[in-house]
Amino acid sequence: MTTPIEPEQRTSVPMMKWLWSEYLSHHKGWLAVAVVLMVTEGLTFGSLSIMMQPMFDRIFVGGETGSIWLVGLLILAIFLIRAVTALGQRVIMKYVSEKSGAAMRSDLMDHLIGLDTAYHQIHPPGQLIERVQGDVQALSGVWTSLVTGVARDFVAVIGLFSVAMWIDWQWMLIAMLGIPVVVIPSFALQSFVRRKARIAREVSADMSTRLDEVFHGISQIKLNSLEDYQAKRYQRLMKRRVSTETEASFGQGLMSSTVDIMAGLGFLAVIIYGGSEIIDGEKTVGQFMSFFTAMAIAFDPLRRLANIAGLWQAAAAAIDRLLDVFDTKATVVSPPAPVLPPMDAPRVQFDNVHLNYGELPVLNGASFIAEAGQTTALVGASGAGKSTLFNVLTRLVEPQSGKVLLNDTQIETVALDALRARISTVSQDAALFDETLRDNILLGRTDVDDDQLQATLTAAHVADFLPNLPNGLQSPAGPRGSNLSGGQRQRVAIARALLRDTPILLLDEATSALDTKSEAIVQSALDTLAQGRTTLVIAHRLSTIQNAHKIVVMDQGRVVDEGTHDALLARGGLYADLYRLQFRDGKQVSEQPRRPRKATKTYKADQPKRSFLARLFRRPAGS
Ligand SMILES: Nc1ncnc2c1ncn2[C@@H]1O[C@H](COP(=O)(O)OP(=O)(O)OP(=O)(O)O)[C@@H](O)[C@H]1O
Repeated sequence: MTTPIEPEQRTSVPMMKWLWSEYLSHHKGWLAVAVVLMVTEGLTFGSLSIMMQPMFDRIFVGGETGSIWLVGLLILAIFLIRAVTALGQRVIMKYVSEKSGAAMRSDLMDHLIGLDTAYHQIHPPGQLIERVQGDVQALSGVWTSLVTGVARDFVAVIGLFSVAMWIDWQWMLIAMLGIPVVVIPSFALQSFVRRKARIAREVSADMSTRLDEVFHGISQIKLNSLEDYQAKRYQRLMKRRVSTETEASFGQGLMSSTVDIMAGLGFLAVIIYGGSEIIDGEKTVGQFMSFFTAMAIAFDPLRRLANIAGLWQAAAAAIDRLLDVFDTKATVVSPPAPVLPPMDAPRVQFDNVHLNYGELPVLNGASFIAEAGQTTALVGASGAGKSTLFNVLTRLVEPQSGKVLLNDTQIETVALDALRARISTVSQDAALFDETLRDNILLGRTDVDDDQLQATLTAAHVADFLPNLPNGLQSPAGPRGSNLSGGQRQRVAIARALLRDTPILLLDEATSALDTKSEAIVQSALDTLAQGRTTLVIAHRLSTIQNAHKIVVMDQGRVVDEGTHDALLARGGLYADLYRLQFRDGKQVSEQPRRPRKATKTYKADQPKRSFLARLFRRPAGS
């Protein structure tokens, strides 16, 4: 796991150290080989310019035919060395870049998965995907150029300048007159480039979020004719990306362009000064050509070196964003010395639980007991806090105060994975993965034999629909289980829960999106599943919970009544009102299908408070 750096300390040196110690130092050996190859390649630049002198003075001007082969073969040898060293270092750098990128992605993935649910509710999937994929890509692409630049180009420039100095140090000084033209703007441009690179990374993240939303909500987009609207939203982001990327590239390009201006000024000065020395016979043509070649070759690596500051700023922008993620710590964690949770179906007790989402109070002192091995139903208006109670019990969210106990064990004293291993949840939106049905049910388990699997499929009524699938259990479920119907997905979720065989079972409107026939099948599977477990059920259709051992009635985050169906009806409170609205003369009068659950709920501060019944039977907008 990587060590983060505080935002105020994220200057270049600590960031480079972080990159080195966390990801690159593991590849020291390969990097050393690559650097040797780069240095060798860098030295060939200087050697080539040195060869210009004998080529001109001995062969072209001096007419020494005997030197033709020697000089020619030496130049060939230099090019061969370049070919081998360039290829070797390129492959090594690619390997190290991919390996370190993979390590970084894996760390990010581990870290992100461990962060609180609240973090994931604030940061949409597209943004997080862009961090794991895009930011790491941007970074690993840049740092290889940095290493190559520093090792090969730096050595090349030093070698070439040494050759130039050796020929004539005065020419060299004159050629360097334009250096301030490079150095001064380079400093000024750095923060500009970093700012633009960071914005570009943010825009890329927004683009991924938009795509994620569009492709996940494709049916809704089509049904509501939102194609143009969504396309325009995406186009606006692309427009922004084009402008920020262009600006960042302008900043980077400007740094290397200044090298050309410096080169032009340098050559002008050397020709004016050195030209007359050659005409006067003080220097040979070979010396001038050697000097000229050294300087001409040097400007290319020099231009790349001038670009390094810009490249680093782009890398720093990506590192900064990655460190933001690594800096975030999970708050819902296992205790340092966890105790074991009860093995058998426990009594579950909520004791005066208070929870706010931001400013919004959601649970206001909720207290009740779900007896061991019995079924307890939670009913109440939409938004009363029923699902939040499930999230508190599974520690997806932490209450501000109050206790949740399994028998006498407080859930915070239990290790997170041990707690969650005691609980199975079946909800309206069964999360299926893009794998076969078999894999979706087994979820990586290898200890389930064929008989056990078959019995589970039968009990969960999965066996009923298997013959209709082209490859039975081996049929792909499709992305998010899209190849299956809602009822089939729920039966898969029940099969999973049966296999998990946990003492606590949470059913969150598990049958609410189903037609009457599917509901009857799923309900029968759920009844089998609930046997011998402490079961908590959230249901809007009161017909499904009349046989519960206890019904807990919730309103505005607190328990307002509890008892059996008959006792609650006899008391004539909220439950009785609800029941009368759904049933008349023992017959169901309103079959109110529940809207699909939203992935993330957002609180609207200006939402007026509505009465219990009005909220329960609210109409969809526009109806
Ligand atoms: N992640 C969240 N961020 C902010 N508010 C939230 C979040 N999750 C839930 N809420 C709010 O908390 C309140 C209770 O939500 P909860 O899902 O527990 O209600 P519920 O009784 O299960 O409702 P329903 O029957 O509609 O599922 C609602 O007002 C909801 O908008």
